[in-house]
Amino acid sequence: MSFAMENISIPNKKNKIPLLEVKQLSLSFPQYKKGFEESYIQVIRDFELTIYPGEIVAVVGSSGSGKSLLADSILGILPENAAINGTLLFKGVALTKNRQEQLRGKAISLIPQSVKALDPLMKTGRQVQGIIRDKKDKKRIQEEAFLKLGLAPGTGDKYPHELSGGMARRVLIASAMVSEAQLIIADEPTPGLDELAWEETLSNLKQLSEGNRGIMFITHDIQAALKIADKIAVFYAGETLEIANKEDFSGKGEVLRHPYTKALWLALPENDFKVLKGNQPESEDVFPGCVFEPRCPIATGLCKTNKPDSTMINNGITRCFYA
Ligand SMILES: Nc1ncnc2c1ncn2[C@@H]1O[C@H](COP(=O)(O)OP(=O)(O)OP(=O)(O)O)[C@@H](O)[C@H]1O
Ligand code: NI
Repeated sequence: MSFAMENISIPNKKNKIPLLEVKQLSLSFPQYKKGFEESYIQVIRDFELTIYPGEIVAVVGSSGSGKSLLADSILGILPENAAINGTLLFKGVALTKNRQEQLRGKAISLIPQSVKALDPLMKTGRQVQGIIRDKKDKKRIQEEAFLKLGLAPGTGDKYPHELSGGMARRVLIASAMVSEAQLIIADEPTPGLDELAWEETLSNLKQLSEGNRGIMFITHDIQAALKIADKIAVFYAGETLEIANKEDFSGKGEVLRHPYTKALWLALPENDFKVLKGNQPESEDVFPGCVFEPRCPIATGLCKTNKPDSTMINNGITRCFYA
């Protein structure tokens, strides 16, 4: 374990207390092999992230990189057998199990990956009203939120199965909008949407960040991240390889700090469409060196044997010996 990250956070909002700070978060699961010998598979390693009020921070990573488990770690809804290490702070105060329980669904709210999270037996309007604290104005607040999100009047009188997938997703976003949440974690809110629905969902998320809310936007879609996020954390095999500012993604990616981030950027259709060969390692694979070394165009012997610490360069963070 290294402590290099301890005092590093991107100082762009100097005088504000961060909403969320994640420091050196590691997560593993016990795995039983033949002969009852216990071992662990590590799914998140030394993860760090800071979110300030009013900020949208995207966590971008491919399938299986550990994004949903990261969300579950913050919410305190990990499976029983998960072993978690590191520091989680909400508004500067430790997020203990008790505090997570108190804040979950209130100050910290999740927009779940699946619209199945809606109650199939309750009209959508009532579901959203159930979240509103104000006793008198529930109906008005719910209707205003639906209107703001482009849901036609009367949508609140429908059951989830009467709505399209896109509408159901907007109901989930409305739930976050009417809540007292200060931090919203949106887990893959744009999967399989057509262009129009994709644009709409992103602008809805942007609306959510108004009023000084912080948003953690979990996605595998770097284009979606670039459209609305202020900062982008690039997640790979359970590690943050880079935290970059939106502006760093330009040109041929000269300002980007990590070869993987550059590869993601250059793979976009508007750039070179250059696809990076190979796959992300499985969580069972143990690496003494950099997790990206097997696919890295600039790796050397050092990268095979040593793990690079996080370093801060140009107001961003990276984990590469050659940044
Ligand atoms: N309870 C568990 N026990 C052991 N391993 C697990 C457990 N839950 C998840 N994993 C493993 O942890 C890794 C990360 O899973 P996670 O669901 O967080 O990925 P993700 O980035 O959200 O993927 P996706 O984009 O597909 O939603 C995967 O390799 C998964 O197999
Ligand atoms: Ni996921």
